[in-house]
Amino acid sequence: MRLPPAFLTKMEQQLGSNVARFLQSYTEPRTAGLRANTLKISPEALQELLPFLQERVSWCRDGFYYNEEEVRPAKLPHYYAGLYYIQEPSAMLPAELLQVQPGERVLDLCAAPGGKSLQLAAHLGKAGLLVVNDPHPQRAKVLLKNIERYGVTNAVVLSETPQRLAHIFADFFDKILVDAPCSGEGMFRKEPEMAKNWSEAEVAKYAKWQAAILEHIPQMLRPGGEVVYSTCTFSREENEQQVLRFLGAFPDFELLEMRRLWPHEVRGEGHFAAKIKNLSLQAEKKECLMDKNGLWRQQEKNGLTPEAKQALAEFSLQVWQAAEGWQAWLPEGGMVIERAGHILWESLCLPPLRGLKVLRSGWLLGTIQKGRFRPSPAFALGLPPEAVHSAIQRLDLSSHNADDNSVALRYLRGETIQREGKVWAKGWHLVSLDGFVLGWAKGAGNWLKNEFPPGWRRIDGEER
Ligand SMILES: C[S@@+](CC[C@H](N)C(=O)[O-])C[C@H]1O[C@@H](n2cnc3c(N)ncnc32)[C@H](O)[C@@H]1O
Repeated sequence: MRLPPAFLTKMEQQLGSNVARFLQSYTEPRTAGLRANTLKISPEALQELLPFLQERVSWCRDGFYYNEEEVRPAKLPHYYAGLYYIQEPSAMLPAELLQVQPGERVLDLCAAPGGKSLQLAAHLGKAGLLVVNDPHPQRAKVLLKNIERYGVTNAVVLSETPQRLAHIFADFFDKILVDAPCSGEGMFRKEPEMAKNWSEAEVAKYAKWQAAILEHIPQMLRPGGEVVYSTCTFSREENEQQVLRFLGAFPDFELLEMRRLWPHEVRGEGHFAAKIKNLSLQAEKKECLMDKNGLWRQQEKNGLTPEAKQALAEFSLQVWQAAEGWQAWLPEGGMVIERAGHILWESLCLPPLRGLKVLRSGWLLGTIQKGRFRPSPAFALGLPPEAVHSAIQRLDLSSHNADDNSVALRYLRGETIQREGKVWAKGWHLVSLDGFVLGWAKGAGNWLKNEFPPGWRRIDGEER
């Protein structure tokens, strides 16, 4: 790979005698990794399912290496059940460093496509609130898709500037991740094109951009809260100097930890992460549901219309043989609301999002169409395993059975399912593989109509 001469000079100055080892790393193959989605499966159980996962990533409790010359994990059906996310191992560091605890309010400010958001969601579990944001509209759509495919139910997906978020979420978050846009020097091995576009002017441009983003953190991070700032680049201007500038501008903040992963020292492409704490005096944490004047969400507590309740009951009777059965799968700390025909479970902690670009304000359960409830793919993927086991209308597939495996692949390609001698009851069925939900299908006599969304389908020959 040809590296820009000015980049080489800079790295020589930065790394001194280690630069030879650093440059040697560009001649070696890039590292590939994936992370178990613990909302659905433990790393140990994933290892049993995917025996090629031999080696763990030392800085991430749920991360594994794999050899991309030998396997393509994104082609396997379990990938579509959201059991793992393909993520470069160094990129697993920042979310791990943030040490999110269940029940916290967390912001991922520069979130798309969402690798780190999913990691934060897994650490939160079904409790607390995760706000994920990316100002780029197309990237925000990919972020939403990942949040839904990986079964995250307590996330709000926004596409906003940090400045506009800061107005709504003043003193709100316990933890914030700022995985900033950067010059991407750690991406050169994966995307050599990026090396061609590198220049000192680009580094300076990103440094300015990052400072402008960080400026809004003090407003959103509650006293005692913590922020992790990270990049996948090596320049000091975008890393240490950025952190020092922030600490200088906001004396109430203290640096807790600063880490660098270098490609010549670890198995990974390289990353920077710094953890900073807001030491300003402890203010009272805002109560969920409350604003300064009382209730945040008073008007919205009306719940569902009778028509929507009836439609949900009919659907629930069909799938779980109980009119109220669907409610058993809702996490604590939220409420179900209806907005323009959409049925959503929303966290009670959510302040009004007036004026913000909201892609999703919670877990989309489905829509009401002509008086009937149509479950969303996100509803299926967010269901806990008990919801699958207790469904009376379902298609269970096993990856150990060749016939089942090919049915699973056909389902993921969007094909209709037929099985000899099998008659399917009318209405909604849950399709699962090894007990993990893949999605919905609709019974129609001797075939099952495929309801796997077109944008999520497996395309033959798809490589990763
Ligand atoms: C390094 S990427 C994030 C990768 C992501 N955290 C992940 O792990 O998948 C940086 C992101 O910041 C977004 N971005 C650009 N300008 C921004 C701004 N002013 N505020 C917040 N995010 C911004 C970009 O659209 C981009 O998606």
